[in-house]
Amino acid sequence: GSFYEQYHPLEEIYSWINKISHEHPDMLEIILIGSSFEKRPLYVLKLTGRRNSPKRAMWIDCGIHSREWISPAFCIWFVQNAIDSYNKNPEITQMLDNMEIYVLPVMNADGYVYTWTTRRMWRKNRSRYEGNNCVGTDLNRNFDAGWCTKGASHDPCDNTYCGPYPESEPEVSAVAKFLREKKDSMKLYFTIHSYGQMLLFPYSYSYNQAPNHDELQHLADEATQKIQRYYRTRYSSGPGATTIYLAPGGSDDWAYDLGIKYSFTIELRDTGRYGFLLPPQLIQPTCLEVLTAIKTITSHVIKNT
Ligand SMILES: Nc1ncc(C[C@H](C[SeH])C(=O)O)cc1Cl
Ligand SMILES: [Zn+2]
Ligand SMILES: [Zn+2]
Ligand SMILES: [Zn+2]
Repeated sequence: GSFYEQYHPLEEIYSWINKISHEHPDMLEIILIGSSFEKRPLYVLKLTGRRNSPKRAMWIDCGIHSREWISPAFCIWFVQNAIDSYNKNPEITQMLDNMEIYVLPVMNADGYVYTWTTRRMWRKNRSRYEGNNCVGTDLNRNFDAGWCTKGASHDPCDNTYCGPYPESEPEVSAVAKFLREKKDSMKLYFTIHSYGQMLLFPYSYSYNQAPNHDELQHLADEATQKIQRYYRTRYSSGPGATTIYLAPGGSDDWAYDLGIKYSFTIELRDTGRYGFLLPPQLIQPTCLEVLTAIKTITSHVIKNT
């Protein structure tokens, strides 16, 4: 199948980032936002239409957890699809003409390489701290949002190790710094994970409802109903704490408390048959159904901000 129906090692993703940006300099710009613990570059693709400069921005990050290979595959597919659909699909055209879209294809670069070279089921990054017997921090427990309360671990050997302090991880501090700088124009945050087929929104660090809980629930229901109608796939929707589990330090909660009032974690396919080892043939159908959800949410945000 095509490039977009296969999983790729990090080097190939970097080459793709370079290639597609050079092919579409009018719509894509590469931004280096920082580097990983092992000094690999963290590239963000800034995707815009060719018309007026939009006043709003949205963010999509992929690959926070390295074993969730479908996640970077989605970010890559999304960028290519958006470029191909611009001026052809009305919803994509509206999206690009109203939003600057910042896409981070592989946030956990070191972990991703490690899943290709050493351990396929690795989740965390590859940071090492003096005196710690184990390697890696869970980047989705390292954000400064209820940091290291119930649902994360202070044990460096745990898969939910929160790190020595909030934003200790270079990958997290790079993303947090970038989003803080853009917080006035940033209206919508997506972080892409697998697996479980869920559309989650704040909070995960507490059972308290977010101030705009009803609006977020309405949006998430609208989006998952669209997926069900067009693709027959079932995605659940709700606050993280009650829909998946109580867990602190996540990027969506942090983005929400920063002021990005539309903040979602999307758990892609499947529900356990293949789990993190989703076959490449399922990349395309997964991306198509999730794009429907993203279009629904984005058009609502454009109308309401
Ligand atoms: N704020 C959050 N939002 C979503 C999740 C679920 C993901 C699923 Se892989 C995780 O465990 O990090 C976890 C947290 Cl802490
Ligand atoms: Zn390849
Ligand atoms: Zn994850
Ligand atoms: Zn709506």
